[in-house]
Amino acid sequence: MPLVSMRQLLDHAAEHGYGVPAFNVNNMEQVKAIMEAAAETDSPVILQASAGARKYAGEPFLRHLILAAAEAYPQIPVCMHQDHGTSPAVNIRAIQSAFSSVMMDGSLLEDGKTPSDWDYNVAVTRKVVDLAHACGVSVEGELGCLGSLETGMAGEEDGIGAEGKLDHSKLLTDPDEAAEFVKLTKVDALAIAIGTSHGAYKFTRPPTGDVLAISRIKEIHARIPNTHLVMHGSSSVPQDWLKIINENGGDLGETYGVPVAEIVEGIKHGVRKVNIDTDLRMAATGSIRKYMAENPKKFDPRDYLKPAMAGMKGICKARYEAFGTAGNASKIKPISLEDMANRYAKGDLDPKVN
Ligand SMILES: O=C(COP(=O)(O)O)[C@@H](O)[C@H](O)[C@H](O)COP(=O)(O)O
Repeated sequence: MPLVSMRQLLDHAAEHGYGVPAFNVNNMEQVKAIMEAAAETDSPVILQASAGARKYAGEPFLRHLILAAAEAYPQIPVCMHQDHGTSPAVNIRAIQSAFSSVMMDGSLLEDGKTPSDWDYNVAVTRKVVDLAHACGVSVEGELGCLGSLETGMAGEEDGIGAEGKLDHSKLLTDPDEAAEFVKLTKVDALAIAIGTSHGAYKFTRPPTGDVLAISRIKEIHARIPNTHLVMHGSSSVPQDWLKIINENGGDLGETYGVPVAEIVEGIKHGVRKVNIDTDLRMAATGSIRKYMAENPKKFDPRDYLKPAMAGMKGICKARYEAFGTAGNASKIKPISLEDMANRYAKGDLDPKVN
């Protein structure tokens, strides 16, 4: 099957009331684990590559790994998505190298750290939308900065994210601004800030509504009903994997993620794409630490990467099932990017704004 656009996958998800996890990929083991889980659950797939992944693996390896996934699992629709493109140039290069979906993260300046202003975000996002839609490629934008409502600290990570303390107006996406932003940019999907952040240290206690604003999703969805909402920083930080890591020489301390039940609540109110990276990192690390501790004489990487793949696959299957993604791959007939470009040109995919 050819690569499909994110817009096609998320329109199908919206029509049938489910969400699609978007897993970050950097290497063959992650790609295989995700694809095996998708094949076993009949789930459509979004594989996304971050700036960090580009630095680690390089664009040709990422592209060929994702193309290999599409070739090896021809029954599964696969979207190849650029995660957090920090400039139009990054996204244009991604389109040139066959990505079927891109993210223009204009909430930050090109350094990926400094919060931008409204005019900058609208201008760069609109520029990418015009170019991408002409190629049938979908675009995710971002409004608001990821960060903790508990501490006010921005979601600084090694890859991408603002730094320092931000006020609540930056850490929570405003529904009126979301409507205006979508009207001006025509993005297909919008990443919103509701108190989540990248990485393993999201919450110091199981989150409640004051630090994880799921209610905000409902307000935003009411204003932009056919723009797909995206939850970044949506790993659940599984407590069983945390325990395995800490029991086998790790030291992650006490920390909590976004409960799967809260994501499912978000899916009921317009969340269609759910970004997950940390959970797979934790499953891989826990599996490898445990294997190494129990098998001190082993040295073939295939021996410890096999349990790592099994651990990651377990997380992927659980998310495909919980988000309702399972059972939908076989119902999706791919629409070519050329056809998508024609639909954009005719205005068939324009956003509705209330
Ligand atoms: O939201 C994301 C992951 O959330 P998570 O940490 O799994 O809760 C992704 O969009 C991040 O962009 C990704 O994890 C960043 O990865 P690197 O830049 O470190 O590769």
